[in-house]
This record gives sequence, C-alpha cells and structure tokens, in this order.
Amino acid sequence: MERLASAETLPPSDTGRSIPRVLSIAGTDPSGGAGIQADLKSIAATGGYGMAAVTALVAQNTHGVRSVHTPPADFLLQQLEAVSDDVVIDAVKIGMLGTAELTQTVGRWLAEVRPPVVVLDPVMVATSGDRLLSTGAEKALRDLLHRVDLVTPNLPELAVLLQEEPAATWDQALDQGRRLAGTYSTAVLVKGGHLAGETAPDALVVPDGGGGFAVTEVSSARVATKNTHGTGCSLSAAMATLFVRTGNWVRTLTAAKAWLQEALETADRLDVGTGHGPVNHFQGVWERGLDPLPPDTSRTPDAGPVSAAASAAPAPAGVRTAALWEATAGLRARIAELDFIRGLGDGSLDHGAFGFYLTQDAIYLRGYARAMARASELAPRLQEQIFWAAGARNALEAELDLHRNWLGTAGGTGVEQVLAAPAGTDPSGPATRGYLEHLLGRDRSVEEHIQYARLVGAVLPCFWVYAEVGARLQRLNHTAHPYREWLDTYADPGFAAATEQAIGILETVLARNASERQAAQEAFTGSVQWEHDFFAAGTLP
Ligand SMILES: Nc1ncnc2c1ncn2[C@@H]1O[C@H](COP(=O)(O)OP(=O)(O)O)[C@@H](O)[C@H]1O
Ligand SMILES: Cc1ncc(COP(=O)(O)OP(=O)(O)O)c(N)n1
Repeated sequence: MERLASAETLPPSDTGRSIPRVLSIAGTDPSGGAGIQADLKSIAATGGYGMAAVTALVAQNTHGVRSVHTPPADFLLQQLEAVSDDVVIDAVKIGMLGTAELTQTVGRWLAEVRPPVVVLDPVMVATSGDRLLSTGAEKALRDLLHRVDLVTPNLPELAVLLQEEPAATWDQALDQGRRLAGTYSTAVLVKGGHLAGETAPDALVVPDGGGGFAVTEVSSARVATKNTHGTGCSLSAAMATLFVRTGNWVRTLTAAKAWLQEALETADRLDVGTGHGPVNHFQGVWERGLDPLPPDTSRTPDAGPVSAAASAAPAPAGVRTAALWEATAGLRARIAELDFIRGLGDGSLDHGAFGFYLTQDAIYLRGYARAMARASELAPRLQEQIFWAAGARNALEAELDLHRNWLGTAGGTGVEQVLAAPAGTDPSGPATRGYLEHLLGRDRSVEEHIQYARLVGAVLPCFWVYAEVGARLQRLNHTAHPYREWLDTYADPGFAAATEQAIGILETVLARNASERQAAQEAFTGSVQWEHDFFAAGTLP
C-alpha cells in the first residue's frame, strides 16, 4: 500500500537518508594520512557522513610511529555509546584497536547495538613496521570476526588471522581468503598491495551459504608512488560507506578501487611529509565534483537472482534488508503479473474496479495509520518515533486526498461516508480485513521491543512494494492516463525517501537479536502476501 510521507513531513536530518552515517572506530594519525583522519576523508569523499570514536592517540607521521597512548576501555565505551544513543548508525568501520581489552569492548558494544554493516580492517602493523596491535590482542581480534560483515586484511594480517605463514603468491592469498571466509562466515576482501608486480589485485570472497564461495577479482594497475600511507584505512572506510549505498559488495569494491586508484595517482601532488605520504582522497571531488559511484539503477544485493522489479525499487539499507527483500522476489513478481496491476499500468483497468480498490484502500489507510501510531508509541528512539508519527498523520491527510478526489468525482461512495460507517458496518472486503488484522493484531504476552520489531516488519511492505510498483508503472504514465494521479503518487521522490528511511529502521531492527529478527521477518513476509491479496481483490468478480 502506499504511503506517501512527503519529504517535508520528515525531520530535516532524515530527509537525506541516502547519505550514510558511518562511524569509524580507529586510532589517530596527526599527519592526516591514516587512521581516523583518513577514514573521515574517505567517508566524505565517497558520499557519507563520518563520525569517529578514538581507540588510540598515535604520535606518527609519514616516517613512522613515535608513541601510542590508549584510553581506558571504559572511556572508549563512553564514546561509542554517546554516538549510538543518539545517532542511527548505517555502517561501522573498525581500524586500529591496540589492545585486547579495547577489542573486547568494541565486540561487546557491537553485540549490543548491532549496526547493519560492519567492516573490519584488522590493523596490526603500519607500513613503517611499527606494531599497532599488541600480540596478546590477536585472539580477541579473531573473536571479533564473528561480528563483522567484511574483513579487509593485507597479506601479513590475513596470515596472522589464520595463524599461518603469509601467502607468497596471489593464488595462495585467495586460498587463505576462502579459508578465513569459511571459518568465520564473513566476506573477506583479500588485498594484494603487498605483492610485487604490475597490478594491485584485490578479491572479494563471499561465502555462498552452501559451503562454496563467490570470488570476484578487481585489479588495478600498480601506481608508481611511495605515497601509499593509509591506503588500507582509506579503502575499508570507502567500502563501508559505499556498501550502504549499493547493498552489493562487488559494486562497492569496483567503485572504491576506482576512487582509490585516482587518489593514488594524484597522491604526489599533495606534497605532505618526506616519508610515505598520504593519498589524495578528494581528487575526484575537487576536480570534477565526482561521486565515485556511477549512476546505476540495478541496486541488487549480492546473493540471489536479479529480478526486473528489484531494479526500480528503493535500495535495501544493508545485508539484512537485502536478504529479506530478495526472499520475497517471487511474491513480488506475482504482484507485477496481477491483472489489477497490469490494468493500472496500461490504463485498461475498469473504473468500477479502481473505485472498489480505492474504497478498500481508504479503509485500509485508517487502520494503517493506527499501526504506525502504535509503532511511534513503541519506538525506542526519538527519530523513529517522529518518523512513524509523521507517517500516521500523512496516511490520514495527504494520502487520503487521492481517494477523496477520485471517489468524490467518480460518483461512488465518498471517503468520509465510508470512514464514518460504524465499526463492523463499513464495506471492508476479506482482504482488507485480513490485512488489517495482520497489522493490528497484538500479542500482549510478548515484550514490547518484539512487538515493535513485528510492527516495523509489518508496515514496511506498504511502503516498499508500492514504491517498487510505482517506480515501474511510472514509465507507462502520460498526461491522458486515467490513473495518472495514482501513478504520480507512488513514483514520488518524497515517497521513495520515506521508504528508504523505513527500510533503514527495519535494517536496524533486524540486526538486534534473533527474536526481534524473526518477528520482523515473519511480519514482513506476511504483509507482502497481503499486498498481493489486496491488489488481487481489486479485480475479483
Ligand atoms: N601502488 C599501488 N597502486 C595501486 N593500488 C595499490 C598500491 N598499493 C596498494 N594498493 C591498493 O591499496 C589497497 C590497500 O592495499 P594493501 O597495501 O594491500 O593494504 P594495507 O594498506 O592495509 O597494507 C588495496 O586495494 C591495494 O590493491
Ligand atoms: C592509527 C593508524 N591506523 C592504521 C594505520 C595503518 O594504516 P594502513 O591503512 O594499513 O596504512 P599503511 O600506512 O600501513 O599503509 C596507521 N598507520 N595508523
């Protein structure tokens, strides 16, 4: 179902949902080439809003590390909580962790907050040879691998994580990458920067869930420069940011490598320091205002088939919503094939059938607004509370206008009359009643955070499926189209922005714990089925 939440009704900080909020957890580099300073530049250059929690103050420059000062673990936790208590985090990039205690602190915080995307650059030794991770912390770092979506080791780091000798060839490196990915069920970016040769090969190794791996190699020409300080930090921060924008690791790596290549090719222009200087993070932005991500409509997740419908829909917010969206691809394909949807698109839908649908939809919207008001009541964060409250208001005001206009002029029963009917006497059909029971049915025996997860999963398809249908059918729209107003409504950019925001909330909910995840997934799939049944009812005899 629809659900026009115009951009104006959203809090100003949320209207640009497409700007990923990325938290770097890393050490500092006062000369600006590596660590947190490099991460913040990478995040900004690849289209994100960067935040940072400091794990270590490192006195270093382009020649090497002079000393390291680590904060008490409790202070690191306070920094992390100060961010997560206030800001919705779309992705985390982890760099230097220094000690076992700090590593474990980050692990506990991740378990609590469950950010949707976590990229770990397992920093151990700087190019200068200085250690940035105590040897006693290596086990803690391995334990952290269970909590990350992507790990980006260079060859010596890959070997330490596996407790083996470093790979001497690219094939050996890929083999180690597969074993690391298999052991920890995480995607691995194997980096070949430390190998000699004319190319700098990288490869994504992603477990396919069936014991195999998808391996995708993305190589670039090796740049002849000594200014490579911070390349690993910069690449991993770019990967975290771009993945939020694409939902696809291969597209992310392709864009990140192209961006890093330009930063390396123009690194010598910066003239920073006399040792190994930094890369030029902003070359593309300064020269051409360039976004490293090429325009592309196929925002497909890595796993699963590419469905025609998915290409037009708002993007998943991370791996969890990507998987859930893909799991409903079959159902959504059936929606696209319905007579009602075909007729709506080509304008052949019978006016009476459209009037029946709108009447049912008006009844639905009244209940849908109640579901969003309930989500607002249960939301754990202020931003989510505001979002759902705005959505409820919008369903009752802006969205119903479409129904008022059409039903008022089509000679059918007016919206107000339909909605004024006493409870139990409104002309709701079985699909409308069933869908509303699914949305509003409450199991008071489960805890409120699980009720909230269920509601978020249940209300999202009404945004996402409509945004998908609207974007696809808009291609058939024209000035004389009988259902032009409907098509415009669901292809509206404000609606797409609100949909992406709702997807972001679901991504966060799915990352919390198994009970919340299961409640949200089941409710989501159930609502996609009801979307199908509701549309199908529009053309039933
Ligand atoms: N001289 C170079 N030319 C092109 N790409 C490079 C060069 N050196 C490193 N890279 C790339 O920079 C990234 C970081 O690589 P690497 O040096 O292996 O890791 P780290 O910086 O963590 O030690 C990789 O994508 C690698 O391919
Ligand atoms: C604070 C801090 N973190 C990480 C590094 C190492 O950076 P990396 O990206 O691996 O780059 P190199 O300089 O080792 O190529 C660092 N130096 N400082």
